[in-house]
Amino acid sequence: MSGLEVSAVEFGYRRHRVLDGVGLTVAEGTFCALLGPNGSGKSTLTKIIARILAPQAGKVSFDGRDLLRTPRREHAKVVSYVPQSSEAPFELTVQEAVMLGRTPHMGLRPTAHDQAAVDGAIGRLGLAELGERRLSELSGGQAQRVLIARALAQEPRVLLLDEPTSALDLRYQIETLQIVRSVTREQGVTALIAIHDLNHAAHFCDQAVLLSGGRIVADGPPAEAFDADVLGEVYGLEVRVERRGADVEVRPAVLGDTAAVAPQGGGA
Ligand SMILES: Nc1ncnc2c1ncn2[C@@H]1O[C@H](COP(=O)(O)OP(=O)(O)OP(=O)(O)O)[C@@H](O)[C@H]1O
Repeated sequence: MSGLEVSAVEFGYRRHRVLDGVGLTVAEGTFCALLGPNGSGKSTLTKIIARILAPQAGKVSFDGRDLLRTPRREHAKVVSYVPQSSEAPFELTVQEAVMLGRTPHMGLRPTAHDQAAVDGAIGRLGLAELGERRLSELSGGQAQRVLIARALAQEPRVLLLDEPTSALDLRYQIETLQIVRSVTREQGVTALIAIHDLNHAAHFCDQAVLLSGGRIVADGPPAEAFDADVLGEVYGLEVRVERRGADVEVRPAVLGDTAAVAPQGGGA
């Protein structure tokens, strides 16, 4: 199969078991949301695919190629990762930080293609006017957008994002999700995003995977994967799942029923 395959992954921090035989498949060009309550293992799973953590058992492959055993530079040509936060060297400018994304591809000096990939990513994330600014002079949301630009400049086949919208204002949350969706559509990139907002996941993603208790408890198109009983049990909160055609909206029951609002647009 072409795409990302995770199978039978086991991971524990010392004796604390976090992932207990996790398997999922994300077809090439698919935008997949990784959902689950705090502490359910979303970051741990993305870090395993990013090779920051090594699982105790299991396999991760892309297009049939074993990603856990491939040389690190080759892995970095395939997979880019946007962490929740970063300890990037703060003296770097935005341009220099985004150029770090080219490291796995680059020789001694950046080529015209390297520079074009950096400029394209900076433009896409709305950072063009901040190119010469140092990272230490950016707001939290601007710095988060630099991390996303760096990951796009890497021109990966698999884009992993760990809650990339948590520091972003509403406009940039939506723009970031639209950008990720469009790179899946235009470039066939396979994207896996750890995200808390079920409705953003439903609206922008093709696939929703729900982690709970170290296992995957739902996996499919959001309109099929979101079940009120399963979500209620996983989050410990009664919810209503409202379906309007292919669109689906999850609403805590304590907030009452929604007014009949027409969905905005159709996809991103
Ligand atoms: N470095 C660590 N050492 C020990 N335990 C850890 C470590 N990092 C995470 N954990 C534990 O592993 C479990 C899974 O954490 P993880 O960060 O993967 O969850 P998450 O689903 O991403 O959570 P959140 O939604 O809060 O970001 C949690 O119980 C957490 O306390």
